[in-house]
Amino acid sequence: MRYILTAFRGYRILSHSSLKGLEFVPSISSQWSLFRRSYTTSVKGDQSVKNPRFKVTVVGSGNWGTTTAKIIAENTRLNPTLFQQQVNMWVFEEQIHGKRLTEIINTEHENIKYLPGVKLPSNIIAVADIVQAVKDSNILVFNLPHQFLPGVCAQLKGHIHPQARAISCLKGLEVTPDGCTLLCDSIAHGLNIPCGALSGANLAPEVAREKYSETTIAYKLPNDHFPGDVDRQTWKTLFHRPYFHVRVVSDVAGVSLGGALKNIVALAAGFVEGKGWGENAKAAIMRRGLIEMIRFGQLFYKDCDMATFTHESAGVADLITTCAGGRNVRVGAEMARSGRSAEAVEKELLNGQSAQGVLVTKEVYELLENKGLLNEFPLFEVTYQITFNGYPIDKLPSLFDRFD
Ligand SMILES: NC(=O)c1ccc[n+]([C@@H]2O[C@H](COP(=O)([O-])OP(=O)(O)OC[C@H]3O[C@@H](n4cnc5c(N)ncnc54)[C@H](O)[C@@H]3O)[C@@H](O)[C@H]2O)c1
Ligand SMILES: O=P(O)(O)OC[C@H](O)CO
Repeated sequence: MRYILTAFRGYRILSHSSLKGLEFVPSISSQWSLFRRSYTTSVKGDQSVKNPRFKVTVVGSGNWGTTTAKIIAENTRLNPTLFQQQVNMWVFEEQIHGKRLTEIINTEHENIKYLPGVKLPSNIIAVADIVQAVKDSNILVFNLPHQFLPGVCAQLKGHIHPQARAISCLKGLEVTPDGCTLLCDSIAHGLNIPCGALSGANLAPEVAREKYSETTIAYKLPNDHFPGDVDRQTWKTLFHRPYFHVRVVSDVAGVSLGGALKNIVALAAGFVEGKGWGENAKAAIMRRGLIEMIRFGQLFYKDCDMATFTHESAGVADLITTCAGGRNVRVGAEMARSGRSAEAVEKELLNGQSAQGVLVTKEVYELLENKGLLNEFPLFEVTYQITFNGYPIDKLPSLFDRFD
């Protein structure tokens, strides 16, 4: 009986106004088959619990990687008919006080280096061998600093479940002087699997402590999707928690760009914070930054929905939270206070974590310079010049004057 009720409850969720009309709303016939499957399960024994459809691996175990593994492991426990309970988490192995980090996570259920002070569900299994970690997993959640993504994809090539589907929680871009690629597209092309994007106003230490926040997932069903394939509702069931509210949209480019570009703005917001210029100055940086984020989307991704930047957590909400309390703003502020390099400050402040804004600032600058577009992106250019060429932060307002 429980499963019959679940089936009808599922129908109500899928008909909810914010999701209505999207491609994942199942047809009456698929509702019927869901009902029939649930009914059969209830009378024949719980086969779906023994053989749930999806096995999940989180590829990455940093501050956000571990937090998303916690969210997912809570949800796989709550949805045993859909997901295998065990969630593998690939860990880039290191020794902490003479012990392997994987061993610490698996025995103490805490990632003492990258998410200290947060107990993890015991169904998270830390795995150091990346091929072993993804074995038989048909849902892959990528979550690591973007400089490591190419190496990780190279190791995974040829070892992925043939029907795997992925989501990228990374905030960055793959940029060459000629153009840029969304990280979810790099994963999709590199591994030949569909990949969406998750991004939002999500400072990991807050989410990990179950403080309320929102996020945005963008996913498009692949053309060759099959019955029982991962769809938008699957992603929502995997990530939505009472403290972590998920909205699912289809604008993969907007969601990805919001997460990547806000990191440049956060670095600049850190500069004015470190100088003690106050909240008005920070608001000016954020205003300029938002305009440039939207402009970048318009120039490089014609299908990008500009409303994503204003309406979704992955847009302006992430910009606000990042500029208030993220690692990039802390790095920028300390650079301004101490006059030291981004690299030195990152090393001192972050204990192995990464401020992605430093790398993205450089990559985006090189792209814009090569395309002759720097005049349209004064904040991005000035942030680069301060970070990499020693331009004095005090000159920041007059540098903007050049463009106004
Ligand atoms: N931390 C947050 O609050 C937060 C929130 C939302 C999104 N993000 C984004 O999520 C992504 C992952 O960030 P994070 O906070 O989990 O990572 P992090 O900054 O904590 O990075 C550390 C991770 O990198 C790994 N690492 C170090 N060297 C490596 C190597 N050579 N190869 C592979 N891995 C290596 C470490 O083992 C560790 O797991 C980033 O794109 C970030 O922008 C972070
Ligand atoms: O700590 P940051 O600056 O990497 O930002 C973390 C998240 O992206 C905020 O949403």
